[in-house]
Amino acid sequence: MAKPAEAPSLFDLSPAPSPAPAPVPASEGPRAAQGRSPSPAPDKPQALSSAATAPVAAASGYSAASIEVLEGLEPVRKRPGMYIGGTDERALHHLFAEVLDNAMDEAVARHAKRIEVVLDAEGFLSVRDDGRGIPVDPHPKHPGKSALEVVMTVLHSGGKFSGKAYETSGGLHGVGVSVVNALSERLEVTVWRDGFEWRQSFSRGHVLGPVEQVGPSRKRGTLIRFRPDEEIFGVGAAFKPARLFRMARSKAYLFRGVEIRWTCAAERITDQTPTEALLHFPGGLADALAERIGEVETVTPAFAGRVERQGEAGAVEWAVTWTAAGFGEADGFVSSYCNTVSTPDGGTHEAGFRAALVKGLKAYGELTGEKRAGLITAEDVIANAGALVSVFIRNPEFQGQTKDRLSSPEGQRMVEQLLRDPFDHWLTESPKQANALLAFIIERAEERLKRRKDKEVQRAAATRKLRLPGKLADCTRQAAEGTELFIVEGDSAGGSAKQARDRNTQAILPLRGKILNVASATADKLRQNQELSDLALALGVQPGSRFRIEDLRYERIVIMTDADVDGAHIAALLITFFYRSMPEAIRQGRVFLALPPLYRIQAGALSEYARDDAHRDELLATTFKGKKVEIGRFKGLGEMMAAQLKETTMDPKKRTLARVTLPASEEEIEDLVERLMGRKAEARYQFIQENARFATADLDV
Ligand SMILES: Nc1ncnc2c1ncn2[C@@H]1O[C@H](COP(=O)(O)OP(=O)(O)OP(=O)(O)O)[C@@H](O)[C@H]1O
Ligand SMILES: [Mg+2]
Ligand SMILES: [Mg+2]
Repeated sequence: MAKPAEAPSLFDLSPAPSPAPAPVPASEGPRAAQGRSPSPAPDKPQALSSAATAPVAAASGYSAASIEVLEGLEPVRKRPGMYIGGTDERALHHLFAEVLDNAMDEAVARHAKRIEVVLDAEGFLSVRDDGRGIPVDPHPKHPGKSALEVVMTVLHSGGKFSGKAYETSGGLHGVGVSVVNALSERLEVTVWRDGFEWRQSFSRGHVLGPVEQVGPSRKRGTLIRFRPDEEIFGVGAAFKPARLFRMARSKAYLFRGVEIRWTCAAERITDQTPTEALLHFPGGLADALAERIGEVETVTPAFAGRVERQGEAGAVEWAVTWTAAGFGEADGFVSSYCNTVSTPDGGTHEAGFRAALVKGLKAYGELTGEKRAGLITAEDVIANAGALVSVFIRNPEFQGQTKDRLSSPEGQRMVEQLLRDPFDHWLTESPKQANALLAFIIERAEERLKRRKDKEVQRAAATRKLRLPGKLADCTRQAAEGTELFIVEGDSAGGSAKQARDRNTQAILPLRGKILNVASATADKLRQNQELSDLALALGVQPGSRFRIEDLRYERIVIMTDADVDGAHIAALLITFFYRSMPEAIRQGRVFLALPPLYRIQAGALSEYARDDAHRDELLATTFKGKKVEIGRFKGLGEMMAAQLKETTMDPKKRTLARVTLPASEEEIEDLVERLMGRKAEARYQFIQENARFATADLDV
């Protein structure tokens, strides 16, 4: 016996609240309901909003009046992202999750057994359970409103805060269904309880009328029927049957005690989704895993089970197996849930699960004398696992209203604890499968270590390529062909050389300080020498056994030092360095000595440069014979003007380079090193002079 709209509502029947405000007639619609929101009580703050503050406010336009307090469900419509993570398809489907979660909470609390989900042709989604029904009696703190209306229109209202009405619920904020209400163009609630059927309707969060007693009924439960608001989700936004079906099915797997009936209007379906299905899985997660992995060949049969905590509410259920073949596009997956709420970003329960598996496997390795089990990390255990983990705990803490991640510390503790014994038993009970699993995981660990090593080598190579020493003035040409690196002694010479060079093909690396006496240095010392390691960096090579000639970033390496004893010493050290750490570069004729002049001889407009004393004498006896000459001696490269340096030493068209070559025999090489590194600098200088001269005659570049 249905009552007409203006029939007495619950409040007229109830003796409790007096005087109850007159119920708003349904016909007045949402505006009327909005108008009912109480205006702020004028008390103390009034004194502040006087003339004193007015000028300031006028100047900035930002005053107390700018601070808004959003009433009722307004904040949800203004900032849906805060409550459902956005307004996209995922957010849209989150509305279903909220409503389904509430029905599941009734089921998990053992008050409901059956949930019906219906998507109809008009796009309305209905979720009905046979639980206790949302209370419809007047709410003690909200005179004139039923608990139902409070639950639907007031944020942070709910029966799951104290743990009295629900033990381990997915709901905990008292926000979920009110948010759905706020974001629905229309939402209708039907409640069956206390021998009656009750109904109340809403639009965009506003009541369309008071809760009505529709008529007597012996049924129990709650039905929420709603259609998301296109103003929020965009025109044409609609539920996707496949997605709803998947969500409903995974819920059914999570709680064996529930049966979910699925119905979808055929015209809404565009794929394989069934129009009707009965979702009931007494096998729980073990069944879910079996379905998810399909035909994939696994290392062991699944390790699955369910354990309840003793003494207090709490349980964990899991199913896990491993494969080398990968599950679909991923190597592995972990899907976790808390109180049947999916936690795609994991959280403490997943951490506890991983920890339990690692510890169990390591302990088993110890037990069986498999030392390599020590290498195992959580990553090795989980990377190729297909795992489902579901926990039930009191007062869970999640990150945000969409509950993507569980943050209760208890999650980790409980899962780790409850899983320990079952996993130990599972391993020791069947050594064959335990050994197979351990071997498989150790293999993963070893692969990981190898990958890391390879990566380190790669990274080192990459840095060498990318990170050139700061003091290198590189040439612009990228390819080695036609390029030269001038190794210059000191910063001032480096400065002149930088000005004198052809930027396109000539790079300058100034070396500061004394380089090591490399003939006697150990390999380690060599590596530690900053100047030499910069040199290797600039060249793009690794000195020693890892040297590869094709890494050389330049076609020619030119040692350019002052034409004096110190310069000769440094040149000798460098040649020795090349000889010892990259002889192939010398063997292939890639190392040269620049031959800067020592003198400038001038007679009127005529001027020439002389490399050394002999050359000077020769020029004096020929070109400048009988002329009144002026002879200048260069103290170092840094003293030369850039143009002079270019002309005499660096310009490929005019300069002369001496190629450094290796003597033919081993003894001669030893002798060469001996002489290069000999104590007497003068002898070394002479050696270089001689050899340079020899090379010059031999080779013009
Ligand atoms: N299907 C239902 N059966 C019984 N009571 C319900 C049902 N749906 C909602 N409720 C009641 O309404 C309250 C508010 O629901 P709502 O979804 O807004 O918040 P919540 O579930 O408590 O927390 P959360 O914001 O985390 O979902 C619930 O706490 C519960 O008391
Ligand atoms: Mg909820
Ligand atoms: Mg609420």
